[in-house]
Amino acid sequence: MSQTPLWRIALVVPEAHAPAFAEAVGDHADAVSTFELEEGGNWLVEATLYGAPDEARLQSRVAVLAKALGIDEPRLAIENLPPIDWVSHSYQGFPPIRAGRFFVHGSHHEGIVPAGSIPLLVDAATAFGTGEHGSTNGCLQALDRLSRHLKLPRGGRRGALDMGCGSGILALAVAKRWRVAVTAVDIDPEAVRVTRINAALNGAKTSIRAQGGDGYNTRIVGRHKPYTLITANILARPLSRMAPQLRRHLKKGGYAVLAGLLNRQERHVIQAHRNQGLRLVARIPVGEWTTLVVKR
Ligand SMILES: C[S@@+](CC[C@H](N)C(=O)[O-])C[C@H]1O[C@@H](n2cnc3c(N)ncnc32)[C@H](O)[C@@H]1O
Repeated sequence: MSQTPLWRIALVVPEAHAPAFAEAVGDHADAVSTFELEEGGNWLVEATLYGAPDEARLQSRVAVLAKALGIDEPRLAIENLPPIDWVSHSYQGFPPIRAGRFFVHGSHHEGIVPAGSIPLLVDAATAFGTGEHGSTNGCLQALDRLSRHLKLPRGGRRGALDMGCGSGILALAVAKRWRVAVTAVDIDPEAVRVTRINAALNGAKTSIRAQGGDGYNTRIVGRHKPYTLITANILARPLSRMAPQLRRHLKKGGYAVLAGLLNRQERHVIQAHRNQGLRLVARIPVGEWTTLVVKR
């Protein structure tokens, strides 16, 4: 059995200090994310890395930073995550991808789906979205985390909207994780076609309603607003431009998962959403891409 020696590092700090600790811990990890735990209160800084961390150096880095900021040293949790038996997964073509509890695989995958995971069968074909891209991966991680506390209304289509659905991967993730109906929209008719195929492949034909259209002007989008959850993996500029419309389509207390922006573009996108009264509650960088979660 081949083992994936994946480690998790976590610590809880006040909101104002989360970026500094994320940077410090990130220097010792392969990926780092920050999540709001309480409104205006503590944030979780969570990092993962392959191979055991140098605990002494990490501890000392955190201690030095806490001292410099004049706060108590946060408790550092370091754990080795359960190994995955990848050998038992036979696959060709693009390998299965894990993002949070989601396990994304193509129809060529004949191996085992890991216990406890949520399988998403995606044959992307001619539309974007197999889960391997940092932006999609970050969105899936965000959805997994949101699903721990966010309830979506059952019945009707007011629960969730996937703007720029591509292969339909995010709509599928929401439909399967929450068991709700999802409205999915894409400006590209080919993406709409692929989303419908993927919905059928996953037994979600009746839960996902895919339609062609340009952003929030699409008729079906307006018909079912406001939404409790909106996913939009588009690009930094359209995201910023659409921020006022996003706000109008998002229910009070609802969340939006935004992606398609490079790390260096995040400040601009955050500001565009802050201007609409939408609060940043998580940021998940994956490689050069960042996923943001905002709350109305
Ligand atoms: C980066 S892909 C994301 C696909 C998938 N949601 C994912 O997360 O992997 C962006 C998608 O947004 C679509 N798109 C771009 N501008 C749009 C607009 N104004 N309205 C609707 N869809 C749009 C593109 O056609 C493309 O399929």
